[in-house]
Amino acid sequence: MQIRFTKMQGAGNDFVVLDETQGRLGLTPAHYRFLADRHFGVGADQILTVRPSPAEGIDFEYVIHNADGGEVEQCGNGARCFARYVRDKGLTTKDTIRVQTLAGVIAPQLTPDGRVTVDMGRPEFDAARVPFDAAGLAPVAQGLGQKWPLALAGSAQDAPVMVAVVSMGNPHAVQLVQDVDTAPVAQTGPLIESHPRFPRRVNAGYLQIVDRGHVRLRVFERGAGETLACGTGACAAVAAGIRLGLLDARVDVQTRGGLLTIAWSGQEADSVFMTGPATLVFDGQIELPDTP
Ligand SMILES: N[C@@H](CCC[C@H](N)C(=O)O)C(=O)O
Repeated sequence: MQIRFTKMQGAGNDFVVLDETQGRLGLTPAHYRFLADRHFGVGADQILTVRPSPAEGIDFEYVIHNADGGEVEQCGNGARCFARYVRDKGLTTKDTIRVQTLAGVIAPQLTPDGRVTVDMGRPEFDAARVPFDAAGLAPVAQGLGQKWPLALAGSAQDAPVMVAVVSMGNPHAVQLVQDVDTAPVAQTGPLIESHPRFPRRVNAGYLQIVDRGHVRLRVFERGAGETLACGTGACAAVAAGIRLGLLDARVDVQTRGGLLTIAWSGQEADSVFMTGPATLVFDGQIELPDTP
């Protein structure tokens, strides 16, 4: 079967975008893995699929698959690319688009400077809801936040890693580091991603605080490995940093692929807002292999 796709990127987090507004393509996890493959397929961190409105008052549904083929709840950079895609492809004329994701309804807004701002919903710090199995662990309190000790079996370091656990619809474990350039992302990222205390696995964030309004961030993503940027990771890291008393309400996040700006009041009931770029790279078509 031959399919059309669009390649997009947001701060270097790259996507294959599929249009299912006129009907389902019927792809399997193996197809998503093939599309994400950088040698045999197109190459992407995630596959985004755009579907028609599932309900009154909602404009579209968009579905997210990681490079490993698994469907996931949320994707921040993807949300911005989704909004740019539906506008550039003439699927809507709206500036603010209400879209159903597995994690709930979010509202990307196209701004006059070409970037996209997304209301990403409220951060969830309750360990059980992240989900994080905190049984028998004693958190360290800091500001209004908490850091949990995470023992990493198979890691060169003896001391547990201290992580703030946050859900932005998808799970994140954020640790503070002195310098993201020397942080052991490749070594500890996979251990944290698959740590047994995270029953749905987790995205592992490494946060360097530059000052109260500027941070640097790397994220080892669940189901994709380290990416050049992770939008929900930026939201989770800044929300955690604000709760720990380390950051102000508006923070520029420098990732390896670009700059994201995150704003959050610090009130648990309030949404986190993310602003950043979203770029259409090229359109293409590809023959899918006969995979189950
Ligand atoms: N790159 C995304 C997050 C994609 C999903 C993530 N890997 C997960 O499994 O939760 C972003 O920009 O938020």
